[in-house]
Amino acid sequence: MHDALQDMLVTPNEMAAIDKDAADSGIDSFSLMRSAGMAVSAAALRLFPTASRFVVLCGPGNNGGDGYIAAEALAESGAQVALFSLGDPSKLRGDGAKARSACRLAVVDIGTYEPKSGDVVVDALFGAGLARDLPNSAQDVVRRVDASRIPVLAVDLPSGIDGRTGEVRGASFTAAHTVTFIAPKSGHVLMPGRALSGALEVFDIGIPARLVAARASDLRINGPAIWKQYAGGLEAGTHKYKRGHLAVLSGGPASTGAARLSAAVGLVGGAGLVTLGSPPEAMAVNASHLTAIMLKEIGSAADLGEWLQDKRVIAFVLGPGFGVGKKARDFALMLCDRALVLDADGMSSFQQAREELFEKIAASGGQVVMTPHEGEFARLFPEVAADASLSKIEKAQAAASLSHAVIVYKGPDTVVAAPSGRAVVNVNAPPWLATAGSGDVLAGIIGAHLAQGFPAFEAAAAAVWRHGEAGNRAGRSATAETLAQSIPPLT
Ligand SMILES: NC(=O)C1=CN([C@@H]2O[C@H](COP(=O)(O)OP(=O)(O)OC[C@H]3O[C@@H](n4cnc5c(N)ncnc54)[C@H](O)[C@@H]3O)[C@@H](O)[C@H]2O)[C@@H](O)CC1
Ligand SMILES: [K+]
Repeated sequence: MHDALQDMLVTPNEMAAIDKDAADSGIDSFSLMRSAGMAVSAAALRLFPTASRFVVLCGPGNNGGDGYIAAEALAESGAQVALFSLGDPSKLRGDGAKARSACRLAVVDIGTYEPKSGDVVVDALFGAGLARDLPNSAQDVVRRVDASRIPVLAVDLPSGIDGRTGEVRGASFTAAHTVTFIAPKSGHVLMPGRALSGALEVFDIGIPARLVAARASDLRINGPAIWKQYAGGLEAGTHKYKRGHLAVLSGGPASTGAARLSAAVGLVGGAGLVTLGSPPEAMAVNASHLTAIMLKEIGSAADLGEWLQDKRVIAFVLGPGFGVGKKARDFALMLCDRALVLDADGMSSFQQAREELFEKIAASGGQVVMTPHEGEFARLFPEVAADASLSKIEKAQAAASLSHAVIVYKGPDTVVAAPSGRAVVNVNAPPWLATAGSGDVLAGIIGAHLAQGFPAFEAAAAAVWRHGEAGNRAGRSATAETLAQSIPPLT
């Protein structure tokens, strides 16, 4: 695939515009549909060699058109095929009508389909054009197929998944495999769409890369291509200050573990030096648990101000176990013009005072990363969280634009978004990554990258990816400690 298209994500609207540009440039749209349908038929034959019958369910638009092409090709290859339509197939238009007339099989109404053991469903009801909840007749079929546990091969998207948001519109098939075209859609990577799509195959139906690149926004699946240009900078002659000094600020004596975890991960993550800044009353407990990490007494804003004179301290992590309140706010506002990971209590402290923070970030030109999970996101960005029309990507982008910070909107489908609108969706995290202390580990990795001089967006994207890999390496019984020991090298 062309480099510019690597890991690209598009929305259904962008895809429709690309489609139109392709047609306007003289490409025959029916030949694109034929490629799509043939790819589906090939996938069905390859993935389900023991199917006793392929049941092709066709909808009223071009997704259905792909289904008619696939059905004809499957029958042509000698497979048993049964063809069902949602709505009257004589009402099909354009390429869909052409595809129907090129298919010799009889078609019957979808309401008559009774799932049988040995069936494989080819779901061509709705794809990128789904604009509202699935009609009741389609929801009924979804339930019948679900109940009978028949495997589903989805064309473009499992019918019922919104291609932009990944949300379920009324009901959705649970696909074993999805064949999509040109590029993955955001609905394939956002939950629950990702889980319901099964294995995703992207088939190139022959739209020129330049047409795709011209319409696509800066939205990608997260992976090493995003940050690799910053990852190779640790040349042989490096020394510890060159690899960057990270500071992590500890909470009081009863809550020091989270910050120590972030600090320990900071070293593993690649910072050359890590210092834990501790209030005086927590110095003893912190000292008794530290070896490679340095300790410095930071009790007041005056102490922090003095520490900030040392420009070799490149990056800060504020939040894990720190405590919610004025001290967190004062510290955060002082740190905005440095590289800062504002996590957990650091963010929650600004629930009633966010404007001051956002203005400071905007004015500072610093590199601030905020890492809200869903609850923290709703506290800091209530109006964005409540807007049901937005996808998770769009929510993260709106929050980044409001706050002027890079937003890591955490979850099984973590989105990293920059104020410019640039965004990545992370797909490598296993479900067991959601364990106590996991967020402290992530904050420490982001801090390590910032200390090494990564820009905030790349620091966050690389950290989210390494955190996901650490989860895969640590396995199902992962704890924050085993995660910290399982972080893979950057390159
Ligand atoms: N992107 C591309 O370049 C290509 C796309 N193709 C196929 O074209 C599909 C998109 O086709 P369409 O735009 O026709 O959209 P769909 O086939 O997904 O939807 C069909 C039509 O149904 C109507 N509709 C939407 N939601 C409905 C609902 N809940 N209940 C009842 N009717 C509803 C809408 O008018 C929509 O246009 C893709 O998913 C893909 O399968 C392929 O033919 C090959 C080329
Ligand atoms: K579909």
